Amino acid sequence: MSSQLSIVSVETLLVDVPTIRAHKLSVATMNHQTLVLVRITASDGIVSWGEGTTIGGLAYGEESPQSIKVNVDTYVAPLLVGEDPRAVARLMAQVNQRIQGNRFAKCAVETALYDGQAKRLGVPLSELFGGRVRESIPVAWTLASGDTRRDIAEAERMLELRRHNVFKLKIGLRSVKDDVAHVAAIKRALGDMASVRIDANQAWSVTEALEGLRMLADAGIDMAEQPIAAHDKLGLRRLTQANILPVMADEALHGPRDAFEVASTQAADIFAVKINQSGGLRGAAQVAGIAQAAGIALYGGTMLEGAVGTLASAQVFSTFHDLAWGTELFGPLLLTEEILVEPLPYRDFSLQLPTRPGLGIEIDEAKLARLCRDR
Ligand SMILES: O=C(O)C[C@H]1C=CC(=O)O1
Ligand SMILES: [Mn+2]
Repeated sequence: MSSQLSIVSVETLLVDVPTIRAHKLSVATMNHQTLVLVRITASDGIVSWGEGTTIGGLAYGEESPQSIKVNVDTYVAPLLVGEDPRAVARLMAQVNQRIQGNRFAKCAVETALYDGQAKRLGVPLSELFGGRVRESIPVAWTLASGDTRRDIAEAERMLELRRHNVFKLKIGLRSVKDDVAHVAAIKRALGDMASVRIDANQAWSVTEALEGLRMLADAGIDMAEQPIAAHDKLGLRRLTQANILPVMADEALHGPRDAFEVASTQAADIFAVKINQSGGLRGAAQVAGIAQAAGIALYGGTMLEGAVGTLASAQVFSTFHDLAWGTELFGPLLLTEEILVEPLPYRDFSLQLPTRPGLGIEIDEAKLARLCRDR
């Protein structure tokens, strides 16, 4: 590349933000989220952002907020500082060659590099992934207070506000029977106004799942996400082939290789595509490509990231030709603090995509400095 340009710094920030209510998953109860942000500054003055956020410390994935930070600081940043920030693919190929695993750390860094390069080119990040096929994307809400009546009231409020009409219910902490009763009560209350789905986050055995799926189908539930252990791809195939409810793979997918294995054995009907679980934006696009080639439907997943990871996801998901099951990019709405100058536009059951260059968001740096750990 012609003119001289280099990466001046790669910084990581841990930002603790309380959630609006307790968010109960089978693997963790979240009362706050720790955002892991990466800020890259280049010699042309362009400042860019990425995010590598996970859920519940080490309860959900094998990277913690602290490990993501220390591994970016110690191992990834030295590979980037002084290099040309325009060479995103080459830099990420080097990072992948030198560093095993660490998908979340890689996602954060790759996002920041793409944000910077898209800003430099003056285009939305989605242009670097082939361009958008939609300007807004549907966003589901997760009901996970643990209380049936409270969940119904929350869903009714979301419908009234026209913010969400698709609800994912987190289950797996109670018996299958009790969980199904909870889900069925919510579906009865909402009727045809909403699509109701469940996510058991690996809590069930295959036997429990077969029984659970039958009861959920009878209750009018539309889909079941990762009912059984992530590693049990044969079990997932059994559930899918049983043809009771559409089955979505989430934790089973750690990037393109898993996607290929699940797709080639027809072990899921739907893929939850997540940028962090896929090791970055390029990995997520590859997961989606494998799904589409195999006739598997797409859903845009979240690790409950804040605005940076949410917009990075939205930019990539906006390029998927078919996004039959919508997305769940509601992460920033679960948090009590806004880190953007202007909040993200959620309306008409969708997130409207920004048209500004890069991720298309402006970080409130003063606010971030106040929220940042060890400031
Ligand atoms: O899908 C997951 O397993 C993780 C996440 C997404 C929404 C939510 O509430 O938790
Ligand atoms: Mn899930």
